Amino acid sequence: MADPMVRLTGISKTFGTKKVLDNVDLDIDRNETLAIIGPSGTGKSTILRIIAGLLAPDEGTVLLDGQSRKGLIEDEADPFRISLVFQQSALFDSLTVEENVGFLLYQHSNLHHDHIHSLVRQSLDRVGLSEEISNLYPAQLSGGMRKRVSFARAIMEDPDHPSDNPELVLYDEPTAGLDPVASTLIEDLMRDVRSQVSSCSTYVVVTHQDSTIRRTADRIILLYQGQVQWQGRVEDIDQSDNPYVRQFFAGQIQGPMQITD
Ligand SMILES: Nc1ncnc2c1ncn2[C@@H]1O[C@H](COP(=O)(O)OP(=O)(O)OP(=O)(O)O)[C@@H](O)[C@H]1O
Repeated sequence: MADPMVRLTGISKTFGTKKVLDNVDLDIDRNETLAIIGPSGTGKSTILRIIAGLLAPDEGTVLLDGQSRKGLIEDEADPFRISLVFQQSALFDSLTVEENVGFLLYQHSNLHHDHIHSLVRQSLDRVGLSEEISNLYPAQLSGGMRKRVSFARAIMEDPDHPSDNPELVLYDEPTAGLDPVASTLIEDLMRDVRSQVSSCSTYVVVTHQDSTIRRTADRIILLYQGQVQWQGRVEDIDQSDNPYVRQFFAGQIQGPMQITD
């Protein structure tokens, strides 16, 4: 069998006196879509940052395509290519939509500006935004539009260097703070770009939103107190007797999870 794209083994991380991740094992296969769920403060974003190579675990190993990652992403000569879509859209306020979406190509490629411009237009089109917003600044857009612009940036590909394109996308609460219709749009996009952009076919999404969990993930892991308490498929959610799953999806205060953060 092929190696999983990502394999975390025995990952632990402590901040101060709080053990945020406690001996977590997790595999992500190529072309899989995984949701990481659980109450606030339970280590979901910490796992994403460890997968992204932005944070080192205290213990455990991170294997990417079977290769061990020794340090952080900045130390790697040929890093595994991961694209991040943050909860806050993380756009540069002083740059226009065009400059934000084309940022990496404008900075790091030798492509002619006209070519980058047409790639930006194609990317905006894929996320349902018209070229008319290219010259606007992030502050002039709604929250949902900003998220779509950050999507457009995440799915930009360099045609001259296909090997530089991302292999894994990490979405950190992509629908947080959006109304139900804007959330549906983003969820559809996550699915749609999978089929249109090969580099977006494997992703991990951290989310609290029921619709995002059910509409964007094949598989789910539920974290609590730094450990995986349940994993299963979306279609298993409503049949599960697992008390963590039942409490989470019913939004009950009573149950094994004490919400303290
Ligand atoms: N760099 C850091 N230094 C100190 N504590 C941290 C750091 N990063 C995270 N923590 C703490 O670790 C715990 C887990 O944080 P994390 O962001 O991973 O949780 P989460 O499950 O993603 O939460 P949420 O759903 O609220 O975003 C929290 O108590 C947080 O305060």
